[in-house]
Amino acid sequence: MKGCNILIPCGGTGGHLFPGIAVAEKLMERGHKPLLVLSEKQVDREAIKNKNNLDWRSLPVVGWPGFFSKDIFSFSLKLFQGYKTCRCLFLNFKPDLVLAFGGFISALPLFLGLKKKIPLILHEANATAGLVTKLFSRFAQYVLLGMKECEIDISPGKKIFTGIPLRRELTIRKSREEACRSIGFDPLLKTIFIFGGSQGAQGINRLVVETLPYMVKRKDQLQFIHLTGPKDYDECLRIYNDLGYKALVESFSHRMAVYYSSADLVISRAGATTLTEICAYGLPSILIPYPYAANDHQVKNAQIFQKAKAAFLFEESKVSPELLLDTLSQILDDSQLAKKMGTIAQQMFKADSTDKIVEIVERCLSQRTKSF
Ligand SMILES: CC(=O)N[C@H]1[C@@H](OP(=O)(O)OP(=O)(O)OC[C@H]2O[C@@H](n3ccc(=O)[nH]c3=O)[C@H](O)[C@@H]2O)O[C@H](CO)[C@@H](O)[C@@H]1O
Repeated sequence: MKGCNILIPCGGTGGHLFPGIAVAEKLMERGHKPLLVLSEKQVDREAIKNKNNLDWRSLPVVGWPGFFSKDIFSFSLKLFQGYKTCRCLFLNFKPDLVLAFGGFISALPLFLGLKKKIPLILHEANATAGLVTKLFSRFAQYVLLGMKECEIDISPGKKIFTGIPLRRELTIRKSREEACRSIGFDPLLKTIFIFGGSQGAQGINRLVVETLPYMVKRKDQLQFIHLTGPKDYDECLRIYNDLGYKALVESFSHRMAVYYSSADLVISRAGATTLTEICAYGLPSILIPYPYAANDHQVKNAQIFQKAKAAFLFEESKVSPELLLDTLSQILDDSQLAKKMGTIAQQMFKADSTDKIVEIVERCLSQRTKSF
């Protein structure tokens, strides 16, 4: 089964995009023609920037603003424009299958795929199914789960736990020492890696910079990698510099592999793809879920890690600089604890996720061919 056209809506946020890219690259290797569907957001441009091998189109749609929002008019207009763009895309590309990674960008391609009676496969990354997964799951051939704890009301034969694909760049490892040296860090110091998902997290940035003054006594033992997102970059950089910390501060980075390899501890949100990467690198973590995520799905993602004892979980509204300092000192000062947390995380990693998804896509395509 080769040479099939596979439409992959996966835009809107890094947590959908990077797994979509990983599967698209594998499908290309297998002789298929994947086409990614992205949103017009800056994060999509950033993520696809170095991927000249991949074909993509964007749709001018935005997320659902809620019935009483002032943005409902512009939402409807964009939905209409998006529908026209997506119809052209179907006419030109003629997909044999739609593999959707969720989020608002997936809705129109799935709707048109359903209308054209082509097979649909959904991938749900989170512990709680999102709106698009709930809406389209009963029409899909398969619903692939990033986390086996995800409860979704469809026939058991349709749902398959595949885990979340890790993008290729992150499968290329360096030793901790080599990674530290490559970014000018000292391998003998502890590295704290802080980021808030693909778009940064102001809540985490604020908490960390409020904690820094309490840590100055340990300044000579620590080094920081902090990916701030666009809004807080200048302020965060200034505070690290003013307090004299060794820190690498960036708004967004494509060097995640080297940063994970250098890290002794991660402080982050609890997006599903971030969690997969923490597992792949076997790292202990402190998770501070995004408090406004739909259906609180980040809290549910993080609870799986907390329950397994792979991570500490704090609600953003309840965590103080003192508590953060206390917890990170506990992890950094107790190498047994850090190692145990990292090992548990590593055991939760599903390394064959990309292959498994490609296998299911091909199975679905061959079933379709046979039924014609
Ligand atoms: C607010 C919200 O609803 N966020 C959702 C979104 O998060 P988000 O897009 O933040 O997704 P994740 O946290 O899961 O993944 C972030 C991705 O961005 C990458 N990265 C990050 C920073 C950087 O500078 N460079 C970089 O490459 C990370 O390596 C990772 O691959 O999608 C996830 C997957 O459905 C969900 O679980 C999250 O809840």
